[in-house]
Amino acid sequence: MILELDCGNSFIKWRVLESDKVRVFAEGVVDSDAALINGLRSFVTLALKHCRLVSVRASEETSALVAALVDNFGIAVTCAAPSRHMAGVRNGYEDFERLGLDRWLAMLGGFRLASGACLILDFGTAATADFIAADGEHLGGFICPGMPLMRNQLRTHTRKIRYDDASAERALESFVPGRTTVEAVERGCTLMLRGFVLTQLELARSYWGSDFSVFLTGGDAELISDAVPGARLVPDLIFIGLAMACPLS
Ligand SMILES: Nc1ncnc2c1ncn2[C@@H]1O[C@H](COP(=O)(O)OP(=O)(O)O)[C@@H](O)[C@H]1O
Ligand SMILES: CC(C)(COP(=O)(O)O)[C@@H](O)C(=O)NCCC(=O)O
Ligand SMILES: [K+]
Repeated sequence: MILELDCGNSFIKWRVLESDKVRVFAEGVVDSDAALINGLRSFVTLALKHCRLVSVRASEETSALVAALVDNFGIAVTCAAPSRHMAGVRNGYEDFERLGLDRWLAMLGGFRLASGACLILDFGTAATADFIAADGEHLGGFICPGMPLMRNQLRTHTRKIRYDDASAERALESFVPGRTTVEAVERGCTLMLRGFVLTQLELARSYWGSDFSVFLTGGDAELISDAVPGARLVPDLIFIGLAMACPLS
């Protein structure tokens, strides 16, 4: 079995593939290394052979997680690394190593699925957009705060915006103007993200007309998916790219 990890700034997304590398044995989202290790240890029939991971965390944090995985499961761990080009995609950053590895892997996965020009939108702690032309050239992208950051900034920098997670979820049942604080904030931040997306679509159209694919991924992708009817919601896009960047023979 293969353990796959996507270590974002807020959560670790994990899944375990059967040895055929296709079927999913188990998957989940956790908020700490300890929760990951304990969760995995609870599977009696787990038989891990390898782990591949991508991390946008500090290298010390990533090394600590790798050490814990080696200690607990005795597996070899492969970490995705930056690259100038791979699988037909050319990294467009001036300094290719500075491009977030989660963005890079989502781009590899998206370009493979699209086999043409594509716009990749990832809604995690940050929201990101990346543009890849039909010839595989990455034109660059945009980064802005995602839902968790926008909402937390409002909560921590105002005196009177306070609400719990359950009411936040209920607030998103509609997008009419809010009549409570939680509705006003949750809907307002979601509309900011939708506005971001519409701007990216306009730019993509100016480059490629209607000849491009749009991919949505990340924990909050569903919040904006109905704003982009033609887009493909691919929650495991980073894992698709991870398998490409870290093939296991
Ligand atoms: N099953 C889930 N577990 C945790 N967070 C989730 C889940 N589904 C959606 N989310 C939302 O996804 C966002 C985090 O997205 P994610 O892609 O995990 O971020 P990051 O990669 O930056 O850690 C949060 O706003 C969170 O509320
Ligand atoms: C932009 C990001 C913070 C997104 O991280 P996430 O929201 O997925 O946790 C991450 O890709 C990152 O740290 N990138 C490095 C900076 C850059 O891509 O320019
Ligand atoms: K991410």
